[in-house]
Amino acid sequence: MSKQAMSLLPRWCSRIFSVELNGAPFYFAVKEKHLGEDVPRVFREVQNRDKCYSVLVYCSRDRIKTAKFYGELKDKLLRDLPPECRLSPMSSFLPNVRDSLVKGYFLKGNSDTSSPIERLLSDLIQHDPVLVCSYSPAEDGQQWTQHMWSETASQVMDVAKGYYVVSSEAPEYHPSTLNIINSDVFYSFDEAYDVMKKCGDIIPEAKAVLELLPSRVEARNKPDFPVIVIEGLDATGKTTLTESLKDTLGATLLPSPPECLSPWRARFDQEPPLIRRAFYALGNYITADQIGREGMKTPVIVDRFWHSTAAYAIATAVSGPVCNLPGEGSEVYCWPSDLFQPSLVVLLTLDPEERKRRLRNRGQGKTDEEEELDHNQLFRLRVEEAYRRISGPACVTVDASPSADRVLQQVLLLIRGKCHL
Ligand SMILES: Nc1ncnc2c1ncn2[C@@H]1O[C@H](COP(=O)(O)OP(=O)(O)O)[C@@H](O)[C@H]1O
Ligand SMILES: Nc1ccn([C@H]2C[C@H](O)[C@@H](COP(=O)(O)OP(=O)(O)O)O2)c(=O)n1
Repeated sequence: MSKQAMSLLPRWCSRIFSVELNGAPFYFAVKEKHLGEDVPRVFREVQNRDKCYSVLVYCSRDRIKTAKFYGELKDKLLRDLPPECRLSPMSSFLPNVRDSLVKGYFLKGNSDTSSPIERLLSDLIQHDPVLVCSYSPAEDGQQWTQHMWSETASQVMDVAKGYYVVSSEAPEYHPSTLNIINSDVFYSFDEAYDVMKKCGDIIPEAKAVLELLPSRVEARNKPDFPVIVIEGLDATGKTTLTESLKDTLGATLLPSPPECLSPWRARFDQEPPLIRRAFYALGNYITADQIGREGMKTPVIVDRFWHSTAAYAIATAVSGPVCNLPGEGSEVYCWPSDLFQPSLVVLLTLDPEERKRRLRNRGQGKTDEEEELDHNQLFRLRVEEAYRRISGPACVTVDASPSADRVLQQVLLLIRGKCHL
């Protein structure tokens, strides 16, 4: 294998590769020698005429461009590959090593489709930050080998030496948890600001967002009045409750993301997680600035805040069941040290059927993410569990299924107990 190709993904032979088929990950590793290990499951069911490929996007120096390219790659592959070719999410990582995850796609075609697939991959490897491998049966006809493609000045070639692919155990930490910090969740104003600033060249709206940011994020004096955040999935009753709290307590109500970001929200919702989540993270600092001002005059009620930012980001980054989330107590759930900490965070929870009923009654269009919440029960469970695991302050769960007035009374009791109002 060429040195240059190897250096793109360091420690090739210590890496684990994961292919996601029908939502379940299958792991394999590569070895120079074969010692009678199992053929990985991904290849066990592959027919003789089939040929498989992987396209991994390695991180070029510009991580904004890499993130954008990864998002566009799927569209390109789906558009340009023969329809019979099957595309599955894939990743490669060093087990339990932070920031070692690279993502890509696993392609399965057959001898009829190999020419157009290989043409497309040859083109990709010459122009984009991708690492391409092909997989084929070894000479003994039983094992499978992985060949990394190498791009020379004039041509793309299959590097002569193949590596055997062998089954591998699931790692202790789910691979998608390895790159969450500062890619999906930002733990300081500066980290999120840095991403938005670098977006300025390719996303003109990023400049407008930067202009709205507070100039200083140092903690102001603590507000004189309590600050209460209401959290929960869509249609759990946050708007209803926050309006009532505002009237009952004579409080100021602040939505999050703040209204000044509304014109840009749809734009950033289309962007890959790195950029989209930086946008929401910065929104919290604008809200914190507003809290600092309003909290000197009245109690403040905030509709969503940091818990939403982190919980949705973590639940989207990690796939599969709740056990794939970073474990309880992980640093992933820590509150950013430079972000205002509210006096109380209330999490409204609701039975899924009742939530759906309320969504239907409200009759509004749903965001793609809310559609996802509806269809993908696992995603909803991951969001709720991530909410519960975030600390500093942790949220207090309130059952939102009783009448709106009962929920209000319950939350008022909590506020009076905690905030001496
Ligand atoms: N406690 C409640 N019992 C029954 N319906 C409720 C209750 N709270 C809110 N609703 C209704 O459920 C729907 C969603 O509530 P809303 O406050 O808009 O939720 P969110 O802001 O969390 O999306 C609305 O139609 C609202 O009138
Ligand atoms: N402070 C916030 C508020 C919302 N978000 C994100 C998290 C989710 O992706 C969406 C959910 O917001 P959405 O407007 O769909 O939900 P509601 O209508 O307020 O119930 O916004 C955030 O990241 N940080």
